[in-house]
Order: sequence, then structure tokens, then C-alpha cells
Amino acid sequence: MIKAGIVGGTGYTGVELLRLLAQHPEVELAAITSRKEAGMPVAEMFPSLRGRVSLAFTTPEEAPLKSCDVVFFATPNGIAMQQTRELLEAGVKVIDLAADFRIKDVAEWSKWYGMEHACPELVAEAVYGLPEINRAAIKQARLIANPGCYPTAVQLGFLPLVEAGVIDTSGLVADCKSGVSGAGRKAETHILYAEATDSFKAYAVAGHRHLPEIRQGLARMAGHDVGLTFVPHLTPMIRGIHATLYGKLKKDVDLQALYEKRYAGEYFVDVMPPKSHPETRSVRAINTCRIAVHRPQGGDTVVVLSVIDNLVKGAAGQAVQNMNLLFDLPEQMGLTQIAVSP
Ligand SMILES: NC(=O)C1=CN([C@@H]2O[C@H](COP(=O)(O)OP(=O)(O)OC[C@H]3O[C@@H](n4cnc5c(N)ncnc54)[C@H](OP(=O)(O)O)[C@@H]3O)[C@@H](O)[C@H]2O)C=CC1
Ligand SMILES: CC(=O)N[C@@H](CCC(=O)OP(=O)(O)O)C(=O)O
Repeated sequence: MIKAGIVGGTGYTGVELLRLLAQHPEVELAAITSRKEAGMPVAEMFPSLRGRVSLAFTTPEEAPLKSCDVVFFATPNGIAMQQTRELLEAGVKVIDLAADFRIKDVAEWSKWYGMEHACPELVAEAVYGLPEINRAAIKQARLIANPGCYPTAVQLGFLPLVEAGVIDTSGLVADCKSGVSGAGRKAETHILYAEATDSFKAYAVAGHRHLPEIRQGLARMAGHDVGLTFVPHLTPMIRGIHATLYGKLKKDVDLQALYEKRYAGEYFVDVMPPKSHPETRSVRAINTCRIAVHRPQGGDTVVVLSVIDNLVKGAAGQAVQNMNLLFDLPEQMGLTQIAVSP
């Protein structure tokens, strides 16, 4: 059994990790931290885990993290980078759900995240955990930078077009909508029920910290820099990301065939039939990205619709997928649930 620890077990992605790992046949939960809830039995705080998780929360200092095989950081940005070196030296594999190791250009990372990096040398070593493009490297890694939620939906949506070189990469557009759980489990005015329900708004149009992450990923696929406009929106739903992606075609290609071929054999990417409009609820609580590709009126604009659950393929599920790869387990293990719909 793989002994797993979670730092930050009370946040939305932490609890989602608990839900998935408690159902995983090869995992034993060994440590779950919360500074505020230390001492509290996990299942007392989250009755959905009654009978499935017997541990109590402990502080990160008291948690037996160094005796784990893998530690997940489901913490705010800037926490994992302070503890990763020590864990790696103790032989523990680390999967960071935050952004500490995602951007290879450390100066760029500092600019967007507003802090100095504690261990730039580990950024170089970290492997970006998007299995659909990086599977071989993930299998060899000891430190995984789990991708962000918007970056997962956008990169998987654009990937076949960019890799095949059939799209003009100077003017890509990603118009994305997220459920409120994307903002985390904290008390802030803009995510109060009365503020976020029955309303809809864009935010961070001038620049969102996922922009450099998405640009980095698309540039790697293209082999050169790309131009991207990324506009996130907050929608009145709890889970889900819907990315509507636009680009200009440079070549006349069979888009449906291109997507089906690229994702053949990818268990967690579902290319839907032509003319489909994937719904976020079709991926609720599962690790799947559903994609539909359109070419309205047969023109040269391609429109890709890509949906994920931000807490699963956008965070905890992708982290478990990465763990499976790190430990040479079947990639789908513990991740074969069916979406809750409606
Ligand atoms: N929500 C989402 O859809 C996604 C989130 N992410 C990223 O995953 C990470 C976690 O997100 P989310 O679950 O939403 O966050 P939350 O704000 O909901 O939870 C944060 C967790 O971290 C713990 N924590 C906070 N500060 C510290 C600290 N200094 N040391 C140790 N533990 C700490 C908190 O518990 P306590 O304070 O009690 O210790 C809590 O359990 C973030 O970096 C986020 O950006 C990535 C993709 C999607
Ligand atoms: C709705 C909402 O607020 N979403 C968050 C998504 C951030 C997130 O999850 O951040 P990382 O993936 O980089 O860790 C935001 O826009 O800040």
C-alpha cells in the first residue's frame, strides 16, 4: 500500500483528495493536516467520510509526513516550496496542487505570485503534471507540479490544434467560466452566496496568474511563443469549468478526426461526437475532460468546447492520476467513477 499524506486537508481540493484516496485500493491515508482543526476527527468535520477515514487532523509539524511515500500539498501558493526539499531528501514523492513549481521562469513566477521563490533549483527539476502531454516524464519524477484548473481545460482543448500546427498561434482566445469552488474554501465577500448567486461576471481581464502557465504549456506544444487572450468568469455554480476556445485555422483539416486520433487511448479525455455541446455536469466529480470541436458555418474559425470539474481533473483527480503514474499503477485506478448528473 502507498502511504499518502495531505497537507491542507480541510480545503476544497484537500477534501476532494480525501474522497478519492479513501476509495483508492492501493492507498493508505497516513497523515492529514489542518492547523485550525488539529485534533478534530476528519469524519466528524466531513460526515461524507464517516466509516471511510478514521484519522484526525494534525498540525503539519506533528504529521508523520516524512514516513509517507507521497505527500500532496493542497495548500495556498507558497507553502509547498518551503517543505519540499526536506521531504524529497527523506525519499518522499511530492505532488503540489498549488502553483509553486508550475512556471519554469522563476522571475516570471515571482511577478505573478508576488513572492520570492524558496527553492528555484527544484522548479527546474519539477515535472508539469499534465499526463496527456508529459506521461513519460511524470513516471520518472519525484516532484510533480499539478496543473491549475483553467490551464488544464485550456491546454487539453487547444492541444491537438497546436501540436498539429494547423492553427494561427498568434491570436488564440480562451473564454473560460468557473464554478465558485475554484476560489477555495475561505470567507471572502465576492464568493458569499448573495454575491455569487444569480449573477455572472468576468474578472482579471488585465491579467490572471494562469495566463503565464497556459502560455508556457501552449508554447511547449507549438515549439515557439504563442499569443493568448485569457478571460476568466465566475459563474453561479459550485463545481465545473467551461472553456470556450477560439482560433483561426491555417489549413483545411478534418477537425473531428484530428481530435479523435490525438486522444485515442486517453482514458480521461472524451472527444464528443460532432455538433456536441458538453455540459459541466457531465463531468461533475469525475476526472474526465470532455471536448467538442466546431467549425461554425464551415469558416476558418475553430471553436473548441472543453469542460472539466475544477476540483477533479482540475486538481485532486489529476493529482491522483499523477500518483498512479509515479507508482507505476494503472492510470485509472481509483478514478473510474461516473459523473453525478443532474
Ligand atoms: N479550488 C480549486 O478549484 C483549485 C485549487 N487549486 C490550488 O490548490 C490549492 C488548494 O486550494 P483549495 O483547496 O481551493 O484551498 P482552500 O483555501 O480551500 O484550502 C487551503 C488548505 O490549506 C491549509 N493551509 C492554509 N495555509 C496553510 C499553511 N500555511 N500551512 C499548511 N496548511 C495551510 C488550510 O488549512 P489550515 O489553515 O487549517 O491549515 C486548508 O486546508 C491552492 O493553491 C489552489 O490555488 C488548484 C486547482 C483548482
Ligand atoms: C473561481 C476562482 O476564483 N478561481 C480561481 C482559480 C485559481 C486556482 O485554482 O488556482 P491554481 O489552480 O493556480 O492553484 C482564481 O481565479 O483565482
